[in-house]
Amino acid sequence: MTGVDSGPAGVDDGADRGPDGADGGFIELDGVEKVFDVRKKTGFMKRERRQVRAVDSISFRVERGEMVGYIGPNGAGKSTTIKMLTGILTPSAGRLRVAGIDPSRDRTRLAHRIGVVFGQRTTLWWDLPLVDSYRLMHRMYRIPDARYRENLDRLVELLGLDDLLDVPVRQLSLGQRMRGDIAAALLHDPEVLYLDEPTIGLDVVSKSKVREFLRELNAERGTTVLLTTHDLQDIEQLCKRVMVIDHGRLMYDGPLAGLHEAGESERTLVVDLERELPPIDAPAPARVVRVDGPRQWLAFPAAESAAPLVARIAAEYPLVDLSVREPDIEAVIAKMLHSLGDTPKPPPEQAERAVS
Ligand SMILES: Nc1ncnc2c1ncn2[C@@H]1O[C@H](COP(=O)(O)OP(=O)(O)OP(=O)(O)O)[C@@H](O)[C@H]1O
Repeated sequence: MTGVDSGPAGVDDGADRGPDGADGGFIELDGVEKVFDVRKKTGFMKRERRQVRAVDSISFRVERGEMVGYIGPNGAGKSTTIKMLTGILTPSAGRLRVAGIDPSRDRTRLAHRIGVVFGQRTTLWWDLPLVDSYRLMHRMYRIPDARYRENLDRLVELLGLDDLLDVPVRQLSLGQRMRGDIAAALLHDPEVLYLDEPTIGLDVVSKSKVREFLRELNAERGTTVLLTTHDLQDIEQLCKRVMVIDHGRLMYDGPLAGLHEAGESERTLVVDLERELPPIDAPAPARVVRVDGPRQWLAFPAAESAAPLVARIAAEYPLVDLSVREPDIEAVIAKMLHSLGDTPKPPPEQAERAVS
């Protein structure tokens, strides 16, 4: 692949490359809103019109080369934001720019500069061998031949796709298909990659392959990544910065450690001892929360390292095995929102008027 600075896929798309990343951000949102009009049948011949405020006055900037987690509970407005960033949806209000381009006005021009991966859907042709999807993208994006071959070779190697190129997409496992989708999103050298649940349903090995690849992509090519996920380890291993959205509003923007602190979240150290013993005498704030035979569960602050606790237990107890369990992302967010005094609200909809 070529460097991001040389532009995507050698296509002179005429995009405004001037100000992005300079005084403004590479991705910029100012007071962006998205309101959906929804009609609901409420009786015979009676319909009610409602407004759903999916995104509510969101402002943020992402600089070129950043990897940012964009997380929140179900229905928070994450996918709606991503769809506005790709130009699929038009904001109801506010200003939005990606690489200086207004996505909904210049969707085609933007398409040459962004890549999108939806974990739950594929952009590949289901019945065709994997490589045929790539050939179609080669034409669609008008990628020069030499660059296409160079990019394909590199992605095939990095993502371990060599033996899969001639396999019809429908025969690929979920992890193989995901790697195939990521390659498809990157063939045209996009400067920004939107990832919506890229590790959903993958086994541990596939998850770590995908994460490793994304880390390398970001480090080597400076690709800007906006990542939506329900897996806290995706964020932990990939993103220095995380944004939390809830009911369409931005509730937190900062490092993951800060999110843990705000939510006072805890990790769990699961310890197997040689035999059944009384609860381990752990230094506060760590404490035993469960004992079952020789196995004990200790909760400790997620923002702290497990190392001192492990060292102490290893020195004082007959330790056989141990593992650390990460807090559930929903639990972290729920605690953080609670600590901000954000009590659960009804769905973001308001009855506007009834129509017959
Ligand atoms: N096309 C649409 N028409 C009407 N309402 C919509 C539409 N798309 C999304 N919504 C509503 O907007 C809100 C935000 O949805 P969105 O899909 O952006 O959430 P999300 O954070 O991506 O959720 P999830 O984690 O479940 O994917 C929800 O209340 C949803 O029902």
